[in-house]
Amino acid sequence: MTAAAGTPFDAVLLLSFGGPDGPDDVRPFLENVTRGRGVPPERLDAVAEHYFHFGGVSPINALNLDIIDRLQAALAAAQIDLPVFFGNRNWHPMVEDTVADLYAAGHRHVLVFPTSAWGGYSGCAQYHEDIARALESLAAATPGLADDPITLRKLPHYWDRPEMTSACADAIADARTRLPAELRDDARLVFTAHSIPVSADVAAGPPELGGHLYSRQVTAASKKAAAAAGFAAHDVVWQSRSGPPQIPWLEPDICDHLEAIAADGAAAAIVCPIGFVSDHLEVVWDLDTEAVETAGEVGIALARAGTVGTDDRYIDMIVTLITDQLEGQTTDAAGLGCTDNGARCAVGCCVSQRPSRPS
Ligand SMILES: CC1=C(CCC(=O)O)c2cc3nc(cc4[nH]c(cc5[nH]c(cc1n2)c(C)c5CCC(=O)O)c(CCC(=O)O)c4C)C(CCC(=O)O)=C3C
Ligand SMILES: [Fe+2]
Repeated sequence: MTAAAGTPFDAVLLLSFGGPDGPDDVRPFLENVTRGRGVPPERLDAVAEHYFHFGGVSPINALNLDIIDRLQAALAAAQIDLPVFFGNRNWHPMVEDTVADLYAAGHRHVLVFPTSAWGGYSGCAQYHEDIARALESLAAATPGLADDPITLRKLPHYWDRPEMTSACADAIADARTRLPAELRDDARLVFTAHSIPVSADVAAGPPELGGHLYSRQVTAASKKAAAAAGFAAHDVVWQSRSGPPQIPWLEPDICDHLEAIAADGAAAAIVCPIGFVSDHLEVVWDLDTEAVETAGEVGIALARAGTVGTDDRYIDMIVTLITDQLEGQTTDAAGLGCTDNGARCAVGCCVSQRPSRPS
């Protein structure tokens, strides 16, 4: 259901992935992430080790709290009086608890800002599922909910916003200055995003284009950022795959790609983690540790570009998404990924076609 134009939104919820805050959290966190997803136990053991390498603490929660602080300040500066709450899919504060808090505090029209810029199941639909689950939990605890309902509206995909492109281009330019001067001109520009199963990539997106919404968005965002940074050529690769080896995921993998370009004569690469908004574990381990190691082995100088979440343009973009809604933008006009209360997106977004029976 679409709320009426001019809905008086009264709070913002930053909805994220979550990550462990200490060693005892690592296992239960990973169990939350992978429940029912067929991730092999060996992979879980390996990923647990990555977290233990950092004392069992993911950087993601602190980074999200920093985004919230800066967003709260930017809203105040724009004279927008909305409190910003924090909730996660996989670790505390869990979205179910935060939505209960929002409701108890009297909020009834909440804008949900997801820390994923993308479409597809992992980037969009799963955030809708989080919202729906939190509402189910609230309904179970709140007998009168139907008479005094709450609306949670997820904001749209934002990978293509100009603030994202310019922040990313500047991060690439900054990374380039960290390469040895004689290697800067010929450095390869390599964009990377989280790999997903090919079947998941096919399952979400415009049916006439055969799905592939997520990989098309990553490819298009990379093209924009490369052009803005003044690069004539670039590559798009994937990282952090986790399924069993016999199931195809998006390829090539970043480390295989570094080997391939080294064999091709490349001496330097700028690696831009365009798929993520902050330097969380997939960035500080899979890139700053593993990819850096591979680059060393194959003799390539590597500079990793920063993520956009620390750039104030990211905060400005969130304020714009919020302002558009305060001015009465409808879910349809907002763009792909924007629905109320966990409703599924339009055909061409998180699904490539409707099932033949209504669900
Ligand atoms: C598209 C995408 C994004 C970007 C969009 C978004 O940002 O939402 C993303 C972000 C993230 N992924 C993260 C961590 C993990 N992802 C896993 C597993 C998976 N990710 C997948 C996809 C994505 N993931 C998929 C298809 C799986 C397979 C299992 C499943 O279908 O669910 C696993 C399980 C172990 C493993 O197999 O690696 C972990 C620990 C963290 C937090 C890092 C921290 O703690 O700092 C973040 C931000
Ligand atoms: Fe979607």
